[in-house]
Amino acid sequence: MSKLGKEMLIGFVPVLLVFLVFLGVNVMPVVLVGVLLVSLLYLTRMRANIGGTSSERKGKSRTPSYLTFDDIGGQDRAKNELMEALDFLIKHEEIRKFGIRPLKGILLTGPPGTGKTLMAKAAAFYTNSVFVSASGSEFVEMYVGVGASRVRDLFKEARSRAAKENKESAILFIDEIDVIGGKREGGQHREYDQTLNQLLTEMDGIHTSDTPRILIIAATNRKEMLDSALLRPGRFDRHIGVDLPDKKGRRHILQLHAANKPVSPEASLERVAGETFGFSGAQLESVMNEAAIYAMREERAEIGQQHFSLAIDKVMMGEKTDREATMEERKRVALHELGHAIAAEKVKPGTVSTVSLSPRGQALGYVRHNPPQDQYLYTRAELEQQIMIALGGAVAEEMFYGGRSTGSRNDFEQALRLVRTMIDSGLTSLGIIDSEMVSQEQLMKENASILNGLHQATREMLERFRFVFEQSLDILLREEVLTGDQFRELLGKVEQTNATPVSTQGLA
Ligand SMILES: Nc1ncnc2c1ncn2[C@@H]1O[C@H](COP(=O)(O)OP(=O)(O)OP(=O)(O)O)[C@@H](O)[C@H]1O
Ligand SMILES: [Zn+2]
Repeated sequence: MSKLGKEMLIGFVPVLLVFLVFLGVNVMPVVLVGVLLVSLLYLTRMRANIGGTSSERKGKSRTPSYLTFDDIGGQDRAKNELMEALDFLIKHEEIRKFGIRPLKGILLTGPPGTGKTLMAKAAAFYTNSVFVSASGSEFVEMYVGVGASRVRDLFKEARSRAAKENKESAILFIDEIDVIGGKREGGQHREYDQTLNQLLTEMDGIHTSDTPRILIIAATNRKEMLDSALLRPGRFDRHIGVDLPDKKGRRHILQLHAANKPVSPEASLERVAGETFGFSGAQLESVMNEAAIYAMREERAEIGQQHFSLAIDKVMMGEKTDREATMEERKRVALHELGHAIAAEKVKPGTVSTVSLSPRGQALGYVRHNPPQDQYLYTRAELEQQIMIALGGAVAEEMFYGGRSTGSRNDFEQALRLVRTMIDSGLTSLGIIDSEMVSQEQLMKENASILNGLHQATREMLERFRFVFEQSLDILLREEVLTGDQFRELLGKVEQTNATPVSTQGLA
């Protein structure tokens, strides 16, 4: 019944009663029956509202009720380690024969959105177990003792559902375990905390011969925060790292999420995977989804490469903002971004993937770089190149305005981080050091000498391409966004029409 219909009916009831009284009918029985019916209705509604944990309700709408390891992209090592551990649950007879202590807890660690929850769900399917889940944050903001009883209920729910569904095992998933299992500041042992204490008690009470066999899988992205009581043998003593996916993994995840979408045969998921270094599975899912939205908005039949490019920008930099910059400001931003982009193409040709003047998130403009491949190790020369690219924006402002603006703050933070990495990796003239070994003064001196040298080198390099700035500024202001290929084409044209021979010698 529609809400309006219901309200009209309720409004009609008093009128009817008055009418009945007017006719001399005894209305008491009618009123009683009515009250009874209404309270029954409310009770059933309330039960429907509180039924199931919040994560279950969320989970239902997000993911299918079962999920296999094949539905998880990349993560081959983590999947294998987990499957190996799950054999404990499957080969329980052998485990008992050899007198091996049962595996009670597995801890999945790694950055947010890498698929820890998916892993736990797949584990339940793989072992034919019931799946019960809760999140650490559900236990906070509860009255004293409620958290503990909630833990007890979870174990009870796992056991009763296993019995009802005729399953021999249950997997109990606790996301964000650090919320209940975090170290307590200043000495006092967390084991006195009731919620955590209850969890430990329940875990200690699990025996090999029990049915259903219960395995607890917990997830956290802050392993170092966990109380040592949780990590003792017989508790969460098996740790599996679920890391950010590599290029192959990213490609696999994209493919899985593209399954139900019309992706143009011209678009290359390989290329999208290449441009999304550092993205988590959840972010890749977002890229797929946003790309589909862009394509739909443009009323295209298929999702094209340009939609992926916009989607990557959106996921990386945030939503476009409608901050209206003045023309003067736009010009400064354009020169600043050209500084980054020209520096990037000169020290690492082919790596610019977007130069944009449209404001996103906190940035008024940005250059997105696209590393040729995933890279985990850097030489000093490569770190220096990155610092020069980061300084390029500020240097461009100095060249054309004689001074900088606040727009270089993030660039400087990045440059300082890179210098820090150089120092900590023993790549500087300080040698192999621990920052404790040298004075603050020495560190600052080394820092300044590296940054001043690179600033100077960046300035000299960009001065040689002053004409490129002058000739591409208007085009960037007009076009607002240039793809990497468009930018390189522009660069090539400008350089060709200019008589000065271009040399890039002397670069690191
Ligand atoms: N490896 C993957 N393969 C396919 N999809 C993935 C993968 N990793 C993440 N996703 C997508 O991201 C969503 C979130 O993943 P999930 O909840 O498992 O991450 P999580 O590691 O548990 O994150 P958190 O630490 O934030 O809870 C999934 O529903 C899925 O759409
Ligand atoms: Zn910048």
